[in-house]
Amino acid sequence: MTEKIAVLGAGSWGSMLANILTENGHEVRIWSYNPDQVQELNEQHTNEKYLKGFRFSERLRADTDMKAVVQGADDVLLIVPSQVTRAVATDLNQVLTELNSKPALIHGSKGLEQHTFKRMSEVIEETIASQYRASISVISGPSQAEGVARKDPTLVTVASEDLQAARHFQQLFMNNYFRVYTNHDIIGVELGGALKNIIALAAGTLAGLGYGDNAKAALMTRGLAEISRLAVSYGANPLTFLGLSGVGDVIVTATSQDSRNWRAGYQLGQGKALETVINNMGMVIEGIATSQAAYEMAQLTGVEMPITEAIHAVLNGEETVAVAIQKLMTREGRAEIG
Ligand SMILES: NC(=O)C1=CN([C@@H]2O[C@H](COP(=O)(O)OP(=O)(O)OC[C@H]3O[C@@H](n4cnc5c(N)ncnc54)[C@H](O)[C@@H]3O)[C@@H](O)[C@H]2O)C=CC1
Ligand SMILES: O=C(CO)COP(=O)(O)O
Repeated sequence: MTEKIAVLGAGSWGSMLANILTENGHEVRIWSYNPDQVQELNEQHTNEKYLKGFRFSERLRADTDMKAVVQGADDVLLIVPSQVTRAVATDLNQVLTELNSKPALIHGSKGLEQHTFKRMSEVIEETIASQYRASISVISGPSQAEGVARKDPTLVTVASEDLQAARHFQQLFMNNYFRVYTNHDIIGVELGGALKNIIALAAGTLAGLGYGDNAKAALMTRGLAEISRLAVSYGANPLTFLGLSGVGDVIVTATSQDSRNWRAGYQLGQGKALETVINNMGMVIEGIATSQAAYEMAQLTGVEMPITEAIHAVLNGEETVAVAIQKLMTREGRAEIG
């Protein structure tokens, strides 16, 4: 069945997901606050700053007017950087109030709100009045936008407390290059997607320093151990971390040169200053804010997160990368499991 879908956010992932939904036969409108980007998408069918060289479906229409985009939509996908999700959801709440409409909601952002440590579904739930929303779903998993643009076979998961909602979105997104699973564990899926960005930053840093495959494997394995430990303390199912939004997303972002987090880490490893790295990227590096949130969550809960602490110290200029690695390597010996 053809649905009307509003996508809020036209960065690399928002525009890529909007294109998938359009190719799947849905009527998709995408919102961006940037008029130049809207014009480029509508006239050239490109989004060069965010997805170099990719040509979008001519059926995908963009607009700067959120109300026009959301009007008549059966579904709304929010997909902006995590630290602005609350602001965009606040505008959406206003629009839904004016339209008196209750579309199905899903988001695809991978981060935690700073200071509150809230997951994005919690931020959206808090922001949209209850009469304008039912359950909130999340789409997550190992899915670099650039890989989807090349039609690499890509597998993701949609999580929701409401499995019917998850199945609804599974059907909307599925096609022969984009396969979608469902998962009931929204806490684990959202925390997996957010916290793996810390491991991706660290993996890029090791590569930038010239370290090799042993270091990469060590970091990915022990990184997964600590992010799942924190997530389980917040109610996640540990098995989720063996799945697409756990080990799957750690593999892609900690090894892919398409990953913004990996690329940021790589430049840090090569000795560039954090500010320079952020300015050069021009796209969101979620791991920076999320490592701060995870560091504070670990302090609060007493969960041991040595890699997160190390990344936090490096990003805050408290330690050099070399000192942080030495500290990690010379920690007291301990049992691997338990
Ligand atoms: N790029 C990718 O391959 C993937 C990204 N994600 C996640 O998707 C989320 C969005 O990421 P990207 O699309 O990559 O980001 P991006 O950096 O490519 O684009 C972000 C978009 O948000 C817009 N934006 C920024 N501040 C805004 C504000 N205050 N109000 C409204 N719009 C604003 C920008 O104009 C831009 O269009 C992130 O949480 C990311 O972790 C998830 C999977 C894959
Ligand atoms: O989450 C992603 C792929 O699954 C995208 O990661 P980056 O934001 O590091 O590019």
